[in-house]
Amino acid sequence: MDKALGLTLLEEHKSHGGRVMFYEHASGVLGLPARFGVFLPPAAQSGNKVPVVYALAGLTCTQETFLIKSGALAEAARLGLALVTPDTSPRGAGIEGEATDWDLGTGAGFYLDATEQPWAQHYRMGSYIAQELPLLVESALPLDGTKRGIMGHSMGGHGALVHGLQAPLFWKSISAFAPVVHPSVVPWGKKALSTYLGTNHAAWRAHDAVCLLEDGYRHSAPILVDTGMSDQFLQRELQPWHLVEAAEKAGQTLICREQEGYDHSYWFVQSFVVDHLRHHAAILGVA
Ligand SMILES: N[C@@H](CCC(=O)N[C@@H](CS)C(=O)NCC(=O)O)C(=O)O
Repeated sequence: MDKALGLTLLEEHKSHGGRVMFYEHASGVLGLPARFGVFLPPAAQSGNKVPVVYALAGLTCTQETFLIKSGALAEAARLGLALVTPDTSPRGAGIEGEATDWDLGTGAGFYLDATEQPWAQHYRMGSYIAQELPLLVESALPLDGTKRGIMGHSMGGHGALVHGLQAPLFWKSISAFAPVVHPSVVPWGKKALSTYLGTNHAAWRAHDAVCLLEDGYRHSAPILVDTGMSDQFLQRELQPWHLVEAAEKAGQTLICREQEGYDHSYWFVQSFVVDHLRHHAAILGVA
């Protein structure tokens, strides 16, 4: 436990020669206790700072899901990459109906700062990911903030693309599995953006990867995206072709792969996670 930083260590396990840890802290940004996970590879044991990739999970997930289900740890250990896994929303905000829908509220924070009531006080996952969590975890653990990437799955893929495009010097590498690429036009996205940000569509653009590309945001590194062609959410929610078209128009280098027969699950994520980790390692200069 690092009392100075207000971090409580909830769990620690040796894994793949490194350590998996789960922490809780009083988040100033969220105004609530928040939990996150970390994998530190063996290369960090001596206190040497290692590159770090933040992995954002999807709807209904927690800080545990990616570390447990993605199968990422063996390759992260080999490459010497740390992983940080935030929760997917604030917990216990006490908003009526917050846990009623699986695609809104609890487990569905969409990695943005809500401006609408009653969400605006606690639903601030945008600032949590962009500022509070990296500052906290990189002060407490041997992580090299100059070599920081972001990846995610589904809603977390949306978060990775949006945060990465908005702050390309902060997030040096980006990748996504089955991301929601254009939330302004799909049911999950329209529901979340109208609830959290209101009906002014101009405010939605800063939280939509396709709109960000249309509005001039770019990343200097190639972005890697994998989507399963048997994903049950492909046509309704993901629609990766919008990202391909926007990237082409914008001159943004995008490696967008169509994976035949794969669905939306972590069985799909597991199948390509090694490629994603190597993508980050190569850009962060550690491969
Ligand atoms: N609850 C939803 C599915 C939610 C879902 O598929 N969530 C994805 C992210 S969008 C996930 O990773 N779920 C956790 C898991 O597969 O372990 C349903 O019933 O259709």
